[in-house]
Amino acid sequence: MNSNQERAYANFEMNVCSIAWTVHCFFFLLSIVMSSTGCTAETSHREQYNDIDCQRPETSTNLSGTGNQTNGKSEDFLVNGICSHQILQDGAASPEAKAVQNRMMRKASFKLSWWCKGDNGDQHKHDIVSFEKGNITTAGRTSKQISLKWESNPQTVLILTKPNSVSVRILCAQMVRWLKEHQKLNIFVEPRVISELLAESSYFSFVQTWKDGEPLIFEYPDSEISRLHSKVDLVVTLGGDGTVLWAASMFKGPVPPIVPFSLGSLGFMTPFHSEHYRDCLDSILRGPVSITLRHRLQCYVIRDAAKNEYETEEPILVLNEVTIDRGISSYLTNLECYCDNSFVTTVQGDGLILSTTSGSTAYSLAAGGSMVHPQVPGILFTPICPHSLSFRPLILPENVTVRVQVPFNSRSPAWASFDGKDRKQLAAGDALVCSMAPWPVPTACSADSMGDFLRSIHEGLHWNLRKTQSFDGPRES
Ligand SMILES: NC(=O)c1ccc[n+]([C@@H]2O[C@H](COP(=O)([O-])OP(=O)(O)OC[C@H]3O[C@@H](n4cnc5c(N)ncnc54)[C@H](O)[C@@H]3O)[C@@H](O)[C@H]2O)c1
Ligand SMILES: Nc1ncnc2c1ncn2[C@@H]1O[C@H](COP(=O)(O)OP(=O)(O)OP(=O)(O)O)[C@@H](O)[C@H]1O
Repeated sequence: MNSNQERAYANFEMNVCSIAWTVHCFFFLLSIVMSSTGCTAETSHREQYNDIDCQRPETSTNLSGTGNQTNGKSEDFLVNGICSHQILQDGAASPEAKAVQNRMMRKASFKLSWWCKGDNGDQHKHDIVSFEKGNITTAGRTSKQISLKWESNPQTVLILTKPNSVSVRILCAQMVRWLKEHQKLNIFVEPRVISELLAESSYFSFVQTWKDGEPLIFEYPDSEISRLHSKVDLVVTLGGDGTVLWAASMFKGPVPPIVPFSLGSLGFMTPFHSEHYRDCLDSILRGPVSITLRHRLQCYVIRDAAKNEYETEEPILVLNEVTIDRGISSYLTNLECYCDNSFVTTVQGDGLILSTTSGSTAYSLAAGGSMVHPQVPGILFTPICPHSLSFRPLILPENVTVRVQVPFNSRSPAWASFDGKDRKQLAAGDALVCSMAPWPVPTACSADSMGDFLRSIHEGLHWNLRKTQSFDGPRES
């Protein structure tokens, strides 16, 4: 496990609220001092809040741009501390919904541990290499089943649904009702969904959402939605793999545990059956929950015009893959690839897929890459239709940084797309830099991580399905 991932795991265990309270007290005193000197403490107060709350990677921290988001909220903030800060707008402005929002909502804390028969489950084991007497041995390995144990009760659930599906809409309404009445949970949905629910019945006015038309998280990292993770204990997805990708893309930093229900055609990342949603959710809310920690890649587009490598656009996180291809051009793509500054190869063909192991069963598989268990850390380097007989796919270790450069003499631009979306043009001289992200996506398992993976390749792909050879016939004597 690399140090970034360790940090991510550690953040899961952090009790944000207690730190918030300390910071709150500090800034309360500071605000008194500053107000006496004519300064406004609000800005610095808010900056500190963002630092703690978002736990952003350094590259995405641009706190001065939050500007007028503080308007009218600082008072609320001072009274209730960080966890009660009203980071989301009230979509259904009913008194009950307001009361829920204003209530002190603490995020449920939980603990993640490696599970192994006979082990002390609380221990965090890492690969331990021993060199005793010159014999090199590996004493412990990280890729064990991870178990999540709630330390306090989850209070807030975000339900994300595939659009334009009647069955999903019906299930969503049933699930919201059940979670409210039987589990007493606060519920968030997307602005589109709240309109659907309210069109059905005013009963759903307790459901919360955020401002409609909120800009995409990729473009505005400091927008309200980018702090959703500090509010939500659990995310439920109703749809297919695309809905899980959608859910992951909403969280640019830490991701709450995701419970994916299958209502799509394929379900590699959606192990839960919607017919049993009550039992599934009941057991998950009680815990412990087996988790697959899915690695993500962080991608930076570096423009030729940039004066240095750090002058880039915001990182884009992908759960499946980033694809660099020829787009609508009919020319061969020409991409120079480097791994930690060592030249790897030039891709001449339709393009290149840099995939996570979760994405290994998606586009990378279709392009001839191996299927890899999602918890194996690494980056799949899979060419798309290479015009060379010897270009086999690679799997690179987790610690590398891959740079894909469009040569200055390229005949045409290349196009990057992220989990099959958000295409960006890469002109000659532009590059895409990609490495493992510090924020994995924890998805709940139906059985366990291995069982779910095998089930998905058997049921989803009919992997290695062949009639068993009959008993009769010639035998070895
Ligand atoms: N030739 C191909 O196989 C091809 C081409 C383009 C995109 N894709 C994949 O589609 C993904 C986007 O998915 P979407 O649902 O938003 O778009 P979509 O609606 O176009 O569906 C793509 C299909 O890929 C499946 N899929 C997605 N993630 C998967 C995973 N991790 N393992 C196995 N199957 C998976 C989905 O279930 C769906 O059936 C991209 O990330 C890319 O991997 C595949
Ligand atoms: N909440 C959402 N808002 C907007 N778009 C979404 C949302 N959820 C899913 N999508 C998009 O809708 C498309 C289809 O979603 P999804 O993959 O879940 O359904 P499916 O095609 O029925 O299932 P499968 O992927 O298993 O074939 C995807 O492109 C996905 O990105």
